Amino acid sequence: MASKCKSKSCNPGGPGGGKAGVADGVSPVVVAGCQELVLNDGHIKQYMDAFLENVKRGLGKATNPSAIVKCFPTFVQDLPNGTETGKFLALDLGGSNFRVLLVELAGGESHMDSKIYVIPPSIMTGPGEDLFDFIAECLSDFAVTKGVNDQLLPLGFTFSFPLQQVGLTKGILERWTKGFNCAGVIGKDVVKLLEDALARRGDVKIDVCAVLNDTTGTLMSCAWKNRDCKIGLILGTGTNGCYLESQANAELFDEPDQGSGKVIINLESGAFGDDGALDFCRVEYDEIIDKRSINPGRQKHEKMISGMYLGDIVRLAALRFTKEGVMFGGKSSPLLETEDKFETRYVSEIESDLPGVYTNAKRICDELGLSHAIEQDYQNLKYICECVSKRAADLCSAMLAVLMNKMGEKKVVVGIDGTLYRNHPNISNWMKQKIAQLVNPGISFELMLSEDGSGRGAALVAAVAHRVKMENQGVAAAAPTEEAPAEVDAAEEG
Ligand SMILES: Nc1ncnc2c1ncn2[C@@H]1O[C@H](COP(=O)(O)OP(=O)(O)OP(=O)(O)O)[C@@H](O)[C@H]1O
Repeated sequence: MASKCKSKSCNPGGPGGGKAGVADGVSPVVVAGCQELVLNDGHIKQYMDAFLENVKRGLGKATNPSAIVKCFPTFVQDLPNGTETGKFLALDLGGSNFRVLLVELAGGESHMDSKIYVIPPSIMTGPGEDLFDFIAECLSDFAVTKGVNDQLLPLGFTFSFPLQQVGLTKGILERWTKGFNCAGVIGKDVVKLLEDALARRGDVKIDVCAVLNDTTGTLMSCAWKNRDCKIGLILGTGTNGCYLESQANAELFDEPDQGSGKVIINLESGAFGDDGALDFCRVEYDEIIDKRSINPGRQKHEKMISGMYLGDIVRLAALRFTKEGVMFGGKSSPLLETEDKFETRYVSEIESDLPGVYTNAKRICDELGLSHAIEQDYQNLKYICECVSKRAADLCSAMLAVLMNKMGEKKVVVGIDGTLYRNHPNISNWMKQKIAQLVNPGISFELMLSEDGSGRGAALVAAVAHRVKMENQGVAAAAPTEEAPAEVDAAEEG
């Protein structure tokens, strides 16, 4: 685990990048105690070397079986070209909610209707058959509500868990993450499980054209808007990345070159560090969170970065300083002592308080039973939040810089999706600054917030597959396009 930083490049100013004033007013003991969360230049270099090495191991045929960052080829070789047309269904499973979408593409425009279904915790950790029956039931409900249950629509299935893809419509679950643990799914083809569940019902006609991860969906969705998009990143419940790699470097991908010479690689970067590669910058809080998780020893990178964990890292740090008598007058509360009660949205809210104003911090302390907090506590708490989220931003930046340097493209747009990235007040700016320091000269980049990576992206993968299939058959590429019903739960234009 991380030792106290002694190098010259250590950043005593904390998350502000050493600028004077950032830690002003914060208790010196808290600043010193948070130092282990601050990544210095040496840490970043060590991370970048290790991550590049991991990606190369994942891509290599001989090294992949023992690789930690699995670099699964997605079988997606063609980015959208804007001519995709028709009506498509998309499923999005990968977090606490399950979403069904009806996406209509026409002339570079998209229209989406969607409905969110909350997954009961009993389904998230119950038998796999129950999960797929639940998905089929939601899809049937949606198709009937939208009046498309009698049409054979192409469907893109976003399944955001580590999948070893064997084809565009065949993906074997490698392991569960993000709180899911359904029995009997690991090692099986999730498209087949979905088709079996649909067959058990027999009331909806679906043509599953593609299974993909939400990072791939995000990349595709953003590439549809901006052709320079070649990297996808998720910062939501979990974290993961994907990028467009030369087919020649993707040794696991044996398919014939379709002309693009490229394939999207789903990194499964959340697992980086599972072999100890990140121990040099992991701290006690990371260890506690990992040990008590439902997947100990797995997804160590994700556990330092994503929305499922950041709030609890802050809670553990605040609890430590309280026990040391430095915060909250040494008096904690039952909620501060309870895991996951400090939500990651609190981190965004506390960091959104303007300098010297602690409206959100006070409200959150009150909610957590810490109404005895004083202004010094709010200042300390905000500093802890900044250190934890800056560390996450730095790790993501270093990862993206490795990919950009490896790809060697002059201009790269990164499509990013996830509530953490979307709502956090600082992460986006911190990432822009840090990546600019880390990329090779001559590379320009842009971070692009995805409008709906997992929905439109899944439909686009299905649409591109449909277009390529039709082009190969010499048929105009159009899926069914009847009017969508007027009543919608959520409608977005893109
Ligand atoms: N205001 C906020 N600021 C930061 N994080 C937030 C905020 N609101 C919710 N979150 C976090 O965002 C996460 C959910 O993000 P999102 O809905 O993008 O993920 P998901 O689709 O469920 O899963 P994933 O995108 O990882 O596959 C939760 O972990 C939650 O703690």
